[in-house]
Amino acid sequence: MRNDSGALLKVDGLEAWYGESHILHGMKFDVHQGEVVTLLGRNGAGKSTTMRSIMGMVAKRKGSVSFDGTETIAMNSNKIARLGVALCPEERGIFASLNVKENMVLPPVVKPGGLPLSEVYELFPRLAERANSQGTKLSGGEQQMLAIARILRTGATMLLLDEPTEGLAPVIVQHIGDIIRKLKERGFTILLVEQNFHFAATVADRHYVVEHGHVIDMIPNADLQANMGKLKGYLGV
Ligand SMILES: Nc1ncnc2c1ncn2[C@@H]1O[C@H](COP(=O)(O)OP(=O)(O)OP(=O)(O)O)[C@@H](O)[C@H]1O
Repeated sequence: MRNDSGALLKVDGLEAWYGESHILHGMKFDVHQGEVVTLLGRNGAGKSTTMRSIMGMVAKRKGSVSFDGTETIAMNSNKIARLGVALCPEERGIFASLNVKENMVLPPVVKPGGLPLSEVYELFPRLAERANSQGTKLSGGEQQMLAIARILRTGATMLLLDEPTEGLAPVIVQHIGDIIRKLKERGFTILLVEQNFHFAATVADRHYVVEHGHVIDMIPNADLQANMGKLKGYLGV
C-alpha cells in the first residue's frame, strides 16, 4: 500500500550522523512511482549520505524513510534491498578481477522480476560485446553501465543512482541519459544524485536542492529554465 501522499519513496525528518558529525538535518522529500527525481547541491551537502541512509548503510540515523508504505528506518540494508530498492554507488564497485558477465550475475536477486541477462544486454549492447572483458579493462563509461546493469538484475524497482555521469565524456553522458529515459519508460522509479544540472534537466521530472543536510527547494523540471538563476545561486556556479 502506498502512503498518504501517493509517494513510492517518502523521506521525512531524516537525520544522519557519521560518528559525532551530524550530516543530515531533517531531509524531507518524496518520489512517486515512475518518476525520475534528482538531488542537486554543492559538494558535501549530504546527497550521497541521503542515498546511503535510504539504503540503511549509515548506522546512526533517525526520522522516517518509507518505501511503498513500509517504514524502513530501523531495517538493515539487506531487508531494505528485499523491498526492491538498490543503490548504484558513486564509486561503482565493479569487481576488477571478474569479467563483465561475472560481475553481472554476482548480486543476489532480491525480488522476483529482475531483468534476465538477455534483456540487460539489449539495454546495454556494449556490455554484451564486452561480456568476457575483465573489470580492469573497462572504460569509465563501461564501468558505469555495468554498475547500473548489475542492479537491474536484482529485481529492484527503485534505483538510487549516485552521480552516474561523473568523470564521463559527453557522448557517454548522453548514452547514460538514454538509458535512464528507457528505464523510466519501463516503469522504474529513479532517484539521482547529480552535479551536472544540465544533464539532470534532460532526464528528470523534478529536482530537490539540498544544502547543509536538508532540502531548501523543489523545482519541477518544466520550471527549471525559468529558475536557472536561482538554481545557479544555490549551487554556487
Ligand atoms: N564516511 C564518512 N565519514 C565521515 N564523514 C563523511 C563520510 N562520508 C561523507 N562524510 C562527510 O559528510 C558530509 C556530506 O557528504 P556527502 O558525500 O553526503 O555529500 P554530497 O552532497 O554527496 O557531496 P559530494 O558531491 O561531494 O559527494 C561531508 O562533509 C563529508 O565530508
